[in-house]
Amino acid sequence: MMKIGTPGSATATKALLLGSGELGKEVAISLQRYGVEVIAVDRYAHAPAMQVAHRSHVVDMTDAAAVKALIAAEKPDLVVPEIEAIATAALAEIEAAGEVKIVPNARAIQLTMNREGIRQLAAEQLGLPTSDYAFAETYAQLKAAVDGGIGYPCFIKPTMSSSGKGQSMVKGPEQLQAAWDYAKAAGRADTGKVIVEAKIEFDFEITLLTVRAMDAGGQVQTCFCEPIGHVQVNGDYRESWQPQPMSEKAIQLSQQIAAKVTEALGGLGLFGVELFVRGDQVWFSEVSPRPHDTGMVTMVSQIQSEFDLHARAILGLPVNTALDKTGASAVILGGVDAKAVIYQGLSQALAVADSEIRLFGKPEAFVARRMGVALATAGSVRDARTKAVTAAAMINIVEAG
Ligand SMILES: Nc1ncnc2c1ncn2[C@@H]1O[C@H](COP(=O)(O)OP(=O)(O)OP(=O)(O)O)[C@@H](O)[C@H]1O
Ligand SMILES: NCC(=O)N[C@@H]1O[C@H](COP(=O)([O-])[O-])[C@@H](O)[C@H]1O
Ligand SMILES: [Mg+2]
Repeated sequence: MMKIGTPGSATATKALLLGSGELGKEVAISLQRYGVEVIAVDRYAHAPAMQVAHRSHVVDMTDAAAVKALIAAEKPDLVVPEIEAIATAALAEIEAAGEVKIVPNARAIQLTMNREGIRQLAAEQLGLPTSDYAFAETYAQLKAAVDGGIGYPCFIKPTMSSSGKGQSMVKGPEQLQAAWDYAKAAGRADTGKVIVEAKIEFDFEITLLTVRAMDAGGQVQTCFCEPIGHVQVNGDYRESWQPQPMSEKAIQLSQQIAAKVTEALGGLGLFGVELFVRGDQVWFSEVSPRPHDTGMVTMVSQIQSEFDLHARAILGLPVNTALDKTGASAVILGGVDAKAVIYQGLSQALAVADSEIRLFGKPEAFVARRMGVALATAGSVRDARTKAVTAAAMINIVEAG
């Protein structure tokens, strides 16, 4: 076997995905196209990536002993974390032992899984512009932070959560207790702390997909995709499009911020850098050291999707971040709580010109669970968004049986 990261060579033979949702499914397919054996892992059976992987395991990924035992048994070349809620201390130990490569590296996974870690890095060490923020372990501390300067409106979030879970926007003091209770109850894992952030009044928000990959000379280079604009509802994305038009100054600042934060995290791979933009001003929000949900649009808009880019970068292969066509995505939510589902309206959805539907195959639906995504291309962002939203609305998910 050749060494991982050698330019111009497909290298790792076996990758273990920690998390097997819709994003992992596409990473699995991309890795397999370059000859990699993929082992999919998640907390439940029949997760999307398990449906395409060579093998799968159902494991509590927050259980350090279980994660270590699995990695010891499978002996992968690469461990590719796909969600935040993982026993990251176990990954650090595994990395230190030197046999297995963690993507992009254990420290980056540890820092980004916890809002405290990434805020300290971005705002305090790197001096990047962010919202005003504070951490609180008790309701009294939260109230004191808000009254002492953060003010209203503000966002309360668990320090370990994603897709808006446990997150609320608070407009006034009467809503603060409910937001605290929700953040404490709904995080993916309870760290005992919440973050409160002042609300940034942005014109739009973007994900700047940033790739750290090997160039022909064996050096790490940083490449940017065109900015992806998106709309979020209750902290979870509903629509995204690429490219998001923005001023020359704002794109330069965005790339500078993304370069700094990804360089500080290090390693090879694709990162989703979330930024808020108002005029020429840019604020850092957070970063995923892996493909980003809003980046699903790249399956139709780029020559190499964000999943191909991640796979290529982590294998030490060349990347191309060029846009191919203006595109958009619109999510398909469950709309129903059901143990098994049937999808209706596929022919109507696919009758929308230049559209694609990706149903993730999640075995169980919840009202607000993302079950699929509609993708479309067009001559303008407005038309691509209209097509994607129209196609998504045609899909109806009903309980089977
Ligand atoms: N300080 C803020 N000011 C303005 N809007 C905010 C702020 N914090 C969060 N939001 C809004 O809520 C969305 C979700 O926030 P954030 O990205 O922190 O949550 P998340 O749970 O990590 O979501 P995901 O995992 O999907 O990225 C943001 O994309 C933005 O629309
Ligand atoms: N914003 C992060 C994100 O989009 N993560 C994606 O959602 C899956 C979990 O979905 P589920 O909660 O429906 O199981 C994750 O496995 C990942 O693919
Ligand atoms: Mg986010």
